[in-house]
Amino acid sequence: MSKNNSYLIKVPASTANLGPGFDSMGLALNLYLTLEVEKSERWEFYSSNQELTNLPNGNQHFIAQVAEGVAKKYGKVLTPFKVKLESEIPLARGLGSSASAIVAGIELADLGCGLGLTKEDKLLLATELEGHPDNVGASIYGGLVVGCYQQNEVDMLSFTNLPFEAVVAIPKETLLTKDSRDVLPAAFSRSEAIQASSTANLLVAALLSENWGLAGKMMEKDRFHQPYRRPLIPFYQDVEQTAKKNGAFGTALSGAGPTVICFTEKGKGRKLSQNLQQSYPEMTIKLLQIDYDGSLVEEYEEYSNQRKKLV
Ligand SMILES: Nc1ncnc2c1ncn2[C@@H]1O[C@H](COP(=O)(O)OP(=O)(O)O)[C@@H](O)[C@H]1O
Ligand SMILES: N[C@@H](CCOP(=O)(O)O)C(=O)O
Repeated sequence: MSKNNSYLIKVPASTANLGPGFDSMGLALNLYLTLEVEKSERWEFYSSNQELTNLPNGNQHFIAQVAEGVAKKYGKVLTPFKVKLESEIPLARGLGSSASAIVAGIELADLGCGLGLTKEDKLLLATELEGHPDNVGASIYGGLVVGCYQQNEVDMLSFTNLPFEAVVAIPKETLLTKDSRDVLPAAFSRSEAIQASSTANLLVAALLSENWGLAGKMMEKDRFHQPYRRPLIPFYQDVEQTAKKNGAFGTALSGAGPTVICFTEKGKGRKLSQNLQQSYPEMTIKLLQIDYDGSLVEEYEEYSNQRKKLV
């Protein structure tokens, strides 16, 4: 990286699972975490977002810790950065804020140490930190991702040009992913595993063949996590029914919740979002599009004020 220039790192939000694709499916969404970074004497994070300024700062900041950890893994020492941090991704709501922060930390280490990481390298590093590849994969690649993390290896495919959109119902309450994972069973019987994985397989086939009715049916039939998490999210069923009545082909818990995500064919989301906002004025309702770019790093030239895409 050049000494006097600053850089912009932009990472999309993500929704994981889409119902039965537990820990293996993710979708990148057009809400962004952005970092404007320049080399500095010490780590310093500042933001206009109250949620972000309440987080530990300096070298205790989660993103600094991820970046330093990655540099160390490659035998390098990362020079600190001054970071202007902004985010449209609410924390602990099931829209992949922690995954986007991990991806940002990896991009920062790559930039600061000139590691030359490929997307595959970033995916493995991020998956090892997050524990599952669904959110981080979507944030790195963009689009709809389907991945498998086994024996220290991640295989993943990413799909683009998907003719659907999403409406999210974000409640005020937070739910940490860790707490929402604690209610899940430790093991499944063979017959439960067959039901759960066949539902996930058919969801992928239905989405890719644009069979929306079947995709929605499979989202509802998830056996991996939603039945156990529903008690933590009392409004889930109600939102699901309202969404169905107003044109959604499917509804799922976004990641570990508590956000509920509703899917419609392209062009039908606006009406759904208006109706949901009327029914649930206490929640934030947003119509979102799929992000197809994944994480980006741009150089910001000091004198020309021109941005140049690096990654
Ligand atoms: N931009 C960020 N900077 C620092 N830490 C973050 C950031 N985004 C998320 N985190 C950390 O991740 C936690 C939320 O992670 P998690 O429970 O997995 O929820 P989510 O569904 O939003 O990923 C936050 O409470 C915070 O500790
Ligand atoms: N597969 C994970 C996804 C967690 O997503 P998040 O956005 O809630 O962090 C899970 O379901 O636990």
